[in-house]
Amino acid sequence: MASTPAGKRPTPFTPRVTRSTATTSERDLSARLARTPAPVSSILSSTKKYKAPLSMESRTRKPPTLPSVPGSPSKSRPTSRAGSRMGTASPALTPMFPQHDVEDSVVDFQSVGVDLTGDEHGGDVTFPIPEVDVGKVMVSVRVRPQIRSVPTAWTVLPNENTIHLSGTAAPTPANKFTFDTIHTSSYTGQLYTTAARPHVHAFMSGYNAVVFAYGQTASGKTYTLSGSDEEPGIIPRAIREIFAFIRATPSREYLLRCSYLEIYNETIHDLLAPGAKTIEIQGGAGGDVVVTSLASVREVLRRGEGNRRTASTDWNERSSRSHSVFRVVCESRERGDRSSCDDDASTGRQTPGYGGRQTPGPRLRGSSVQSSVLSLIDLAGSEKATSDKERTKEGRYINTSLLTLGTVISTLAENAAKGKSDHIPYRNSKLTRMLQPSLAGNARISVVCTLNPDASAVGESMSTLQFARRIKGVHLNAQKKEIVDTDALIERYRKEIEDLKTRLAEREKEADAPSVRTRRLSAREQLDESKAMTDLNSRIKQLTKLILTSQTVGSGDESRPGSPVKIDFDMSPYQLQQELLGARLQIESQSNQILSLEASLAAKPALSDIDEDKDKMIADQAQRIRELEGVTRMYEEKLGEAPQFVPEELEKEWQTKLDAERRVVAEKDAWAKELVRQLEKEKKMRLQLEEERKALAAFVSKFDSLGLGLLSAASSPVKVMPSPGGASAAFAGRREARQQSAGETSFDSPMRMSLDLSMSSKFGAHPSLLEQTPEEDWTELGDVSFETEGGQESKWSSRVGKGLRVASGKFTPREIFGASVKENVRS
Ligand SMILES: Nc1ncnc2c1ncn2[C@@H]1O[C@H](COP(=O)(O)OP(=O)(O)OP(=O)(O)O)[C@@H](O)[C@H]1O
Repeated sequence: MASTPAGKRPTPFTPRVTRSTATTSERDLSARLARTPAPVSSILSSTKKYKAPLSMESRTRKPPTLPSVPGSPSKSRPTSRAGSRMGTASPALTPMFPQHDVEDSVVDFQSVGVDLTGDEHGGDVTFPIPEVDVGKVMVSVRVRPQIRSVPTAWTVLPNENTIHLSGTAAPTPANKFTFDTIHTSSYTGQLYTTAARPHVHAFMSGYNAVVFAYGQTASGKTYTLSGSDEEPGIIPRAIREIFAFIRATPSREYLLRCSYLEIYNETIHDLLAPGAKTIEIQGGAGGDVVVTSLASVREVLRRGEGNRRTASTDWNERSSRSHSVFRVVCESRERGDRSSCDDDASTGRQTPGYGGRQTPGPRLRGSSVQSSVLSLIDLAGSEKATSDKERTKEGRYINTSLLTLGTVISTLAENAAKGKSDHIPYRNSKLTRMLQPSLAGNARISVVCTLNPDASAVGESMSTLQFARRIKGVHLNAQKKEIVDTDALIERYRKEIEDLKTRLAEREKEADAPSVRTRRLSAREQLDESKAMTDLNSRIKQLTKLILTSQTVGSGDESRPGSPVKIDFDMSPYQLQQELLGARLQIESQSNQILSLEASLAAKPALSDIDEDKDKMIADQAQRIRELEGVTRMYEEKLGEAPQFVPEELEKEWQTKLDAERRVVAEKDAWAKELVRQLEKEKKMRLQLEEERKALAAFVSKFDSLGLGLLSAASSPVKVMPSPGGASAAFAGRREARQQSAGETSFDSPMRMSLDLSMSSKFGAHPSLLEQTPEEDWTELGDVSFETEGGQESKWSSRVGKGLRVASGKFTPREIFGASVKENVRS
């Protein structure tokens, strides 16, 4: 007879609980909810208004209608999983969560925490945590309550944590089993406290932890793990415990993400993305979603449960046909400055380089990030062959994987017991491969083995108990896992937040003092810019809200995402928009460049024209080179000779010089002709003078012979004495003097001639030789010599002439010779 722990509520087994039928546990829960303090209602009402901006998933109030998964049974199910589990289609079945909006139920930490305060089934982190042997697997047995009043096949000794087959007088080790705890109640709280709570705390402290339920079909595995809204199972309780833990730990900040997988017919599926391709074990979890509240975790569970494969079997109307693995990943780190972070969370903070604006959310510091995984596994139940072909096939897969799990556990236990290192066949099934890291020792493991108390199921129950005994022998050595910053999502988010803030600050600075580039932006680009800033801001806020702290959990923050947030491991919308803007600008710039190049190309002459010009230039140059070479050769061959052929420029140059020479020669000719003419005139004048001289000499001679000279000399105050040589000598001297004077002004070079010629007016104004004589010549006549009759030569100097003029004042040559002399000369 199964016994019940003292002081606990005995609950008759009611496998098909309907929502309309209130059970004891339901009433208990109602009573607990009635004790919920006032803030809960306000939070619940406020959360209804929430719109999750980053959520990739819509928050539907209807259960999701899901496409069938390839490989799922073709036979129609009696009820959909979602419907049955959510308590709509099958009122006979116990729903995991109520169908009404998850936010109408317990949606925030405060309600959960207060609701469970002082209750031993989780949520109150101040409640003492039972001591567990961390080096061993925690093994608990839960005996499902018997249907109706049929006696059970097992006897439980609660104080000894022992179970043995009923009816045996002296239990033997073969049929008597002792474990860490044995439970027979429908109430899951105590089971959670002893079998799961220590592991949840270990998980939140940085250790990997695994809790799984093992047992034959319909023995109560799903009931134990998932439970119902009336009697929550281990999973919802663990989630509440997690948020309670965060709230009670102000020194750290956390990032939580969940995944929900199932192994069906040896294939792994993502229960949160039913249409997605199957997942490889090496790839780890499927589509993780970040969760920030109980509500968001509930949604994850609801969706996953709705997608899980169940079917009616001979033993269980809603039998799980797959192993399901609900995983929570927790990243946490110390908060650098708690006081400032506390302020940050509520009031925002000043960000350096952020224009003094308030930015929401906590500041993340430190470098060491703890990362741990909590795996809550609901195994499919081992079963006998059935009449249903599809169920038989599924059962074969289920049994094979469970058998492999048993073998792995046996080997591990044997290795631990005997110090051996035998090969462990993890790879024989997907289940064992997935559990390998945990089973290998790096996890705190708790196993709840569920028993069907029926006498008809004693064989399977015995098998389950033997499995439980074996796994108790497995040694564990879980270690805390510290990961480098860059591998942690919490750190990536922190870095992205910082990066986005920097960009936002730059944009705001640009907006305050627009640059040339900004001013040139088109209206559309300015809109894009503005939208980018808005997106940037909201992205910062959203990312900040994903980081959980003791202040933010259960703070009633309406903007905190109530839905799970699909992790975007790629670029954020802001980053994508930035990429888009950058690409657009680049395209525009390149387009402008292309236009500019095209314009300059069009302005240039055709290539053929350039070629023609080039050829012509080359030909000309070649021609000139040939000409110059020819000239050079000619000069070389005929040194000193003028080249017969000269280039045009050379010819022009020399032609110019030649013309200049010709002009000089012509001027010289004119000058020479004029000179000849003057000489002719002078010659003619000389001849006349000679004749006159002769006539004069004859006259003088005659005059002398008549003795007139003496008379006049005697009567003259000045005695006139003929100069030696007479008038002829005087004339010769005068001519010589003239020639000397002419020699000084003679021109030898054409240049000097040209200078004189340039003074043509002077040249033309030169008096003729005859014109030069009138006064001077007559004055010079005072020098003429006369031969005296006695042969005595006397010279009349001009001084004499002057003396004559001075002495008498009335004798001049003109007076002596008369005006007729000059007139004669002129003629
Ligand atoms: N401890 C319990 N108290 C009350 N009802 C229980 C308990 N355990 C199981 N049940 C009921 O028994 C039925 C079968 O339970 P459950 O579906 O959890 O079995 P299971 O082991 O998950 O089976 P399967 O392996 O086929 O999925 C359910 O209706 C459930 O409500």
